Amino acid sequence: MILPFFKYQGTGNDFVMIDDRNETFPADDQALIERLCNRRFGIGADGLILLRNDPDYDFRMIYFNADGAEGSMCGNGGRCIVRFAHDLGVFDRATRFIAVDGEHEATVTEADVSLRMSDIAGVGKQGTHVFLNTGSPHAILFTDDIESTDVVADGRAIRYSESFSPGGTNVNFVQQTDKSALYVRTYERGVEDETYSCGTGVTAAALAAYQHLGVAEPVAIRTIGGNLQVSFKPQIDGTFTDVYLIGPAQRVFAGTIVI
Ligand SMILES: N[C@@H](CCC[C@H](N)C(=O)O)C(=O)O
Repeated sequence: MILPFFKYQGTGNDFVMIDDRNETFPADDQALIERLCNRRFGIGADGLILLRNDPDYDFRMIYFNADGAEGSMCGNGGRCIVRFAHDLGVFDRATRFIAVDGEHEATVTEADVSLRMSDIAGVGKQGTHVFLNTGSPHAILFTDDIESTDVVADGRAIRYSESFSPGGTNVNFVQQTDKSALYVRTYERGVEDETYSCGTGVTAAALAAYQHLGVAEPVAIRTIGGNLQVSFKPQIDGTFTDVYLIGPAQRVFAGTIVI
C-alpha cells in the first residue's frame, strides 16, 4: 500500500499527518505507527495524527503517541491538524472539530493557530504534586533553575511513580521568568522523552502558575521549540473557561509511506 503523508510541527512538537478521510490507514496497527514515528527506522515524530470526516464537525482528529498507542488530547497536534485542514481547503478561517476530549474551535492566521482547549475543572494535587487535566494529565513542578533540571530522569521517575499509576502522567518543569512569562520543559508520556514543546503541558503550566504563583494572564510561554501564548478566564469556583493555546504551526514536508 502506498500512502501519502505530511509532516507538521508546532513549536518543535512534530507529527506525521495523514489525510484519512477515506479511512484506509490501519489505525489498529500499533507497531506500524511506532515504526513510522521512530527517528532512526521511520519518518520520525512525537506522534501520528489522522484527519477523518465527521458528520457533525469539519473533521475528526485521532492522535497516537510515538509509542503507537492512541493518546489523550494533544494541544500542539491540535494546532497542527487545524493548519493541515486549512491547507487541505477543509475550512477558510475558523473551524470546529472533534477530538478525544470533545469539541474544539480554532482560527488561523498566516503566523498562528489559536486553539480553544476544553474548559478545565481546576488545579488540584495528586500525591505531593500539583496536577491538572487539560485534555491530557499533567504534573507541574515549579523550579528556579530549569536549565539544569534533568527533565528526562526526574520526569520519568514521576511519570512512573505510584502516585500516577497505572496511567502515568506528563511532567512539566516550570520557571517563572517575568510577571506574565514562563519557561516550560516537558517530559511526555507516550514519547517517553523530553519533547521540544507540549501544548496541553504549557496550558497546564499557565493555569497552575496563575493559581500558585499569581502569574498574570495572558501568559507568554517559552519552550525549547519556540514561543506560545495561553489565555483564559478564571472562574470564581476555581474552574477555567475560554482557554486558548496560540502559536505557530507549519507543514515541513510531504512524502510517501510504503507499507
Ligand atoms: N504533545 C502533546 C501532548 C500529547 C499527549 C500526551 N503525550 C499523552 O498522551 O499523555 C501536546 O502538545 O499536548
